[in-house]
Amino acid sequence: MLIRDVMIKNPVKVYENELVTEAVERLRNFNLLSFPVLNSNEEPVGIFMSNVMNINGENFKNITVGDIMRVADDVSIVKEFEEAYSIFAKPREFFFVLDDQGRFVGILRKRHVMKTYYEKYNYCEARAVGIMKCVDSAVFAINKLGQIVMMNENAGIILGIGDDDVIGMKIESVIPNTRMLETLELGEVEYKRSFEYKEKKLLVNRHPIENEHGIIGAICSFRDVTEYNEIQDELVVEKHEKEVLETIFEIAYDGLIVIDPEGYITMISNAYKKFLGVEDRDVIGMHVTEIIENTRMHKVAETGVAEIAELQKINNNHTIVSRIPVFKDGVLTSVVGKVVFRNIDELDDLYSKIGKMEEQLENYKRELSQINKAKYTFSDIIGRSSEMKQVVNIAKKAAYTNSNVLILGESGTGKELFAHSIHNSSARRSKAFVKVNCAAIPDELLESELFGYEQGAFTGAKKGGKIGKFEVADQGTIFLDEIGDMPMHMQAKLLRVIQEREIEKIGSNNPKRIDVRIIAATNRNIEQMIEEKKFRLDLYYRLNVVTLNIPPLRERTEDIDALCKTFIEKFRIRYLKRVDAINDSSIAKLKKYGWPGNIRELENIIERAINIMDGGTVIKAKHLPVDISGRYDVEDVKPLKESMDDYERKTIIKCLEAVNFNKSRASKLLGISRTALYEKLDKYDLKIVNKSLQENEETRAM
Ligand SMILES: Nc1ncnc2c1ncn2[C@@H]1O[C@H](COP(=O)(O)OP(=O)(O)OP(=O)(O)O)[C@@H](O)[C@H]1O
Repeated sequence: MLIRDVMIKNPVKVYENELVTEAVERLRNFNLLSFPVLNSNEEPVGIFMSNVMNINGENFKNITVGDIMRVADDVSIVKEFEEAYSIFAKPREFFFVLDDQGRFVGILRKRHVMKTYYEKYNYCEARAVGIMKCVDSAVFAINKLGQIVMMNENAGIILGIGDDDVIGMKIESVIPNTRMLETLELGEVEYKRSFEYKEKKLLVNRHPIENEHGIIGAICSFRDVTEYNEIQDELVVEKHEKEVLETIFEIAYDGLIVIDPEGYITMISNAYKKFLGVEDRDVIGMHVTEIIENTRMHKVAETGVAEIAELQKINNNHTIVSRIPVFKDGVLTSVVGKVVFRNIDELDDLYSKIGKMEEQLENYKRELSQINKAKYTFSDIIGRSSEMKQVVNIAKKAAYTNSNVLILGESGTGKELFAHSIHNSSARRSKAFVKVNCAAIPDELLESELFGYEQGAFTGAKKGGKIGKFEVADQGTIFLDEIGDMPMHMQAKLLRVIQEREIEKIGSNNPKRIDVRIIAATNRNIEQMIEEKKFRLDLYYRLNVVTLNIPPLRERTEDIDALCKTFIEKFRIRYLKRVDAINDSSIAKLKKYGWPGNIRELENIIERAINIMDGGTVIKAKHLPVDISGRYDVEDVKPLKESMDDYERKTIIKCLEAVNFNKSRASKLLGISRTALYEKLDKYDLKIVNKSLQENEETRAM
């Protein structure tokens, strides 16, 4: 505020050479305490105090104003463009105001200026309070000392305090961690700063209050954006969902369309637009009846009842459509239409393709079940001896249960025969019987063989992956032959399968539940292996829920008669020979023999005998190998070389059968190289095809 804004312009004035009596007469009507006194040049020279007017006029005869005025000094002279408050520093009450050229333009009284300032302050305060009341934001102000001097209602509500409680209080005791003290100190303006106050998220502006003397306080305005932030988060989620929905619409193969409750199109998929031959701009906002012939979308919008898989002819194509109303809080908000197949012919094609695939699948399943079928039943097991009868009885009982079975016995005693028979007598007989020879599969392949693998599980893995034997045997039986040859790491995995009843393919993280009965067999001394830590005791306990000990043939020689009969019958038919029996002396010799190869050996001997018989119908001692018949007949005598070859050939065959035709194992056991074994197979005209031996008839008759 400048002096000129508050001065009294053209004040009532007197002149120094004026007679006091005249001046008093002239000023009587002005109720003022003092008047400026000017000289003849209109320059201020003094102050004429009105109290002289009460004094008797007689005393002032011929006295001029100049004689009794208070003489003006420099302190009481001010300029019209000076700040009004500058007079407060001067020890005067009355001031003469001069303009830029030093001309007298008015007077100023200190109390008048003070009153003006006071009125102005009152006005400003009222205005500030008014503004604070009517703004949406919460506002409070602090003074230089950091005390709250003003606070509006909104601030009180957000901060949860009444202004009466906090006016005069230090701001940091009301709002801990506030940056308002920094605002006071640094004078920096801050906009849109986040601030957390009692779990509320505030957006804060801070502003210093300054005058020409510096910072005299600070003001803070803020909003509670907690809800806004939550809404913003929701909006982000909604935006994401909208983008997902739009992507679905873009990539969906089937036609998709959405209408609002009035039937106007709001969304349509690319596939449907292509099918209808229309563009986005042509259809969005159009009524569905104008775009799709025979449509019932608008009807569904009216009825609110879904229509699923109905036939509709669009653009001469038969289509299958579904129309689904969408509700929110019980009110229909839109209808989604889906053209399931663009043309019913496609559906027919698809059905016929699926039909063919199902047929193929059935064929494969049939073939697979033929491959994985148990061939023998208990009626194929010949054995009159009490030992055998006992084992068969136990096996029959085990067949009715789901228990795992461990079959122990020397090579060729009929362990596999028992495994087949148990499966065929069990409730699983119509399901797969899968045989795995643990000794014949290289260690590194055994896991993939048993459990299968996923496509890409390792380099060299077949496209589409591989089903493991356990999965093939699901619902049926798996026969783990030569379990004693299973490596330790596989024993651990097998144990896990038995315990968890689930398998995990190599390269897969999804275990699959399976229901398989395990029958395991070995000709090895499993208990000794456990002692030598070559077989897991825990696995042994899991496998031998039922144990079948098949006695060796030498311990049940009374079975030899019946077995011989069975084998004669079998090979008579196979070789179309008239052989009726084996004579008693031969049987007696057979009973005396040690039978290291057990029944398989006996079977081979009968087969051989039938093959070398010439003329007669009864097998005699001469038809048996020398080590059984115990003597040479003249006709049996052969050149030494031939006999040695014969023996070598037999040894190779026995060995191959014992190791299930695994050539590497056989060559190791025989102590010759693989190449040497191949040469000998060639020499004796032996061929291994599908894990069985094909022999040249002539050579066989040697
Ligand atoms: N009790 C039996 N009655 C009839 N044939 C039998 C009997 N036992 C075994 N055989 C026959 O003997 C041959 C060998 O039997 P099998 O393969 O079951 O023996 P294995 O004990 O499993 O032999 P390996 O331990 O060498 O695998 C088969 O041809 C089988 O038909």
